[in-house]
Amino acid sequence: MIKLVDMKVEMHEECGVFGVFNHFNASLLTYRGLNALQHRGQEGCGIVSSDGKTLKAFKGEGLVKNVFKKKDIDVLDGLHAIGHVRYSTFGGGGIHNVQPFLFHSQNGQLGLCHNGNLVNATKIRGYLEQQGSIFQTTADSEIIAHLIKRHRGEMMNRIKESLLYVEGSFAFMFLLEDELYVALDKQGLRPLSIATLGDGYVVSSETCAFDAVGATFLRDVLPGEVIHISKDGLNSSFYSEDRKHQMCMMEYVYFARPDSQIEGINVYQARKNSGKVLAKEAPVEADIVIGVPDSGMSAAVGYAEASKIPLELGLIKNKASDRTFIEPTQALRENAVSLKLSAVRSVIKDKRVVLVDDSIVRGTTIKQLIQLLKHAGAKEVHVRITSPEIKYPCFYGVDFSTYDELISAKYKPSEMKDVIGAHSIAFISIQGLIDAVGRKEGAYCTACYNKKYPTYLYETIIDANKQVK
Ligand SMILES: O=P(O)(O)OC[C@H]1O[C@H](OP(=O)(O)OP(=O)(O)O)[C@H](O)[C@@H]1O
Ligand SMILES: NC(=O)CC[C@H](N)C(=O)O
Ligand code: SF4
Ligand SMILES: [Mg+2]
Repeated sequence: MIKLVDMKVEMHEECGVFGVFNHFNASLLTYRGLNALQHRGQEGCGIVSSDGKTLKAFKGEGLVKNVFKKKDIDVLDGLHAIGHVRYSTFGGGGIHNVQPFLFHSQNGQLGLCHNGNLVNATKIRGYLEQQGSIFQTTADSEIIAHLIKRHRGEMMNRIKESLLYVEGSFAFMFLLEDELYVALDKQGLRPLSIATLGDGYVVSSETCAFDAVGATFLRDVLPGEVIHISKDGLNSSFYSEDRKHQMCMMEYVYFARPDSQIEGINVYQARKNSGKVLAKEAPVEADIVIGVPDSGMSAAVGYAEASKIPLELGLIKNKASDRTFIEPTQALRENAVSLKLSAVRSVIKDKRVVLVDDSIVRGTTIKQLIQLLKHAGAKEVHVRITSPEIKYPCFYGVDFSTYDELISAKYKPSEMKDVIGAHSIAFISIQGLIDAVGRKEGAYCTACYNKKYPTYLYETIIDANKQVK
């Protein structure tokens, strides 16, 4: 085996949220749910529980398995709990920004979790500070708690009125003493689903976490929906009439776990189909198909099936490495050595290889892999990518990299081929990917491919990009 040893700047995950309402083991189940969502954020994690009267919090920096000891879970008693795994998109790292946040006031307590990124956070925060708010964190997520506190009346109305102020992507959970509210942005950019468990409910960013706690999927939260969960069951309402349906396409392509269902579509099947579509769109004569572990593997299965070229395991992942080196700053990212993949020389030698991966962001991975395969004796390396070219930054919670680092923003595929040293390169078309995932056009956000941002950005792309870390 020949090993790939180099630095890699990683593409970053989303955050994950998980909540349990009305179960005697709420915090333990939340711990398990967060473990299942670990791929969505590795910087920090936490749980807030409620025994019906008092909310308690425990959180820390790092992985779920390292942050929580059994005694910490035991302290988090009560029938309800919410939890969070964080990858920071706004306000930087640090324990103060690790969620859930817990707020105390004379009218009660509020636990808050957020997956997503609020594009007008800076503006609203400035406004709130002028009005007298003092923030305990630097994250965008905190502003929603201040907005809720400023509104009057029933909690459902206060939440709905507050959500009208914030723009961008959000899957929010709000835990009160004996109630849980969940809310999704009006574009439906982030996945959020509800399941039942005994007499209670479970809420999760991804359905794979329901399997981890034995919960039964009930339904997805809809764009613009606010759901109140109490001992009386679910009560649904919408905070806006202006609703779209634009799930982040990269959830299917890369972020979510293959065993999750997003809006009824299995992520593995979506990826496999994208490989099949790409085989039709960009066929090539070759001897073997190789997938890039991990998230390129499903697409490689599809490419091989449709092209009838045999699939081989030509790249092996070092078991000790995972998406665990995800770091919040550029300096840390560059230190996060991607000592991750090795080539199997006996499989590759003298072969014409189709190398299938889900995406190219900066081109670091693919460039190194091509070298690795050539060094292992590959005669030709044809790169096939099951996301369209990523040319624009994301402002909805995915930290690809800065604008000028996106390799597809700099080079056309014909130029990129030479830059990365491939014999040929092809990206799936946007329409091909839409067809592969299986929803009608307009049902996804595809802004990082075609600049069609589903919300107002409040800044030029360049300026806004400076603010996203
Ligand atoms: O062009 P680049 O900047 O190198 O980024 C693209 C690569 O990053 C991701 O993999 P990653 O290693 O993050 O995770 P994975 O193991 O889940 O595929 C993605 O699947 C590509 O392989
Ligand atoms: N990745 C996310 O969803 C991050 C949530 C929030 N914007 C934060 O930075 O903490
Ligand atoms: S811009 Fe790309 S990564 Fe960001 S939400 Fe849209 S599809 Fe997802
Ligand atoms: Mg990868």
